[in-house]
Amino acid sequence: MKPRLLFATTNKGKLRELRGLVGDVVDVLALSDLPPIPEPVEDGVTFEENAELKARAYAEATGLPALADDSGLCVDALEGRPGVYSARYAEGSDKDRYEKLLGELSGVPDEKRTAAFVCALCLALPGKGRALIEVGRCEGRIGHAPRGSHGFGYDPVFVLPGGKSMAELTSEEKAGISHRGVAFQKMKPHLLALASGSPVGG
Ligand SMILES: O=c1nc[nH]c2c1ncn2[C@H]1C[C@H](O)[C@@H](COP(=O)(O)OP(=O)(O)OP(=O)(O)O)O1
Ligand SMILES: [Mg+2]
Repeated sequence: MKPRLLFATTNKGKLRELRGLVGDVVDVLALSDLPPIPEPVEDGVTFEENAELKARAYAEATGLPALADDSGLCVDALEGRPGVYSARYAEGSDKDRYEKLLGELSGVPDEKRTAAFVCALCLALPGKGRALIEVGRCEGRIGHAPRGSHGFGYDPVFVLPGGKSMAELTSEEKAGISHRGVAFQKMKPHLLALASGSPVGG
């Protein structure tokens, strides 16, 4: 029987991408498959801290191994903001947030619009002391206007070195280069260990 793994995220875009990445080595559960669980407060100051506190909270609440994702966009011209506050950067929708970002960067020239998406994934097992964390990054620039309709979040304003926005990539293309895809490839051996019953991280 395949081991069960909870994707501990409230974000539908992340959930869709993680499902695409994990394949069928584990039986994936989403939070929507379970009775409601109060959302943990993301009071960490790093992506790693927030990923770990989410993974641990959901693993303890459910008794299931939990994989959490904390991610965001770090913009050089804004000294790394919005960073861990990306989801809380503006009230409202993803569009409200990327429009605020475009506003903050108005008049900033292309060469100073460099940015990176960062993703920390954390796998926590219920009742175990250790949690495994892997991080991925994806470098790019902030565009001047939104482009593309795939993905989620800040994807329409994140321009890759090839010139396309992240929202112009197919889900497979995004998975191959994204911060989440990179972090996931590092996490994969730990998930395979979980799937084969060997001690995770041991
Ligand atoms: O691939 C991405 N493409 C575009 N935007 C992205 C991406 N990855 C993260 N982001 C943005 C969305 C959100 O504004 C923030 C994550 O915030 P973060 O707290 O990690 O997630 P969340 O609150 O939406 O869901 P949850 O904490 O339940 O996993 O960064
Ligand atoms: Mg969050």
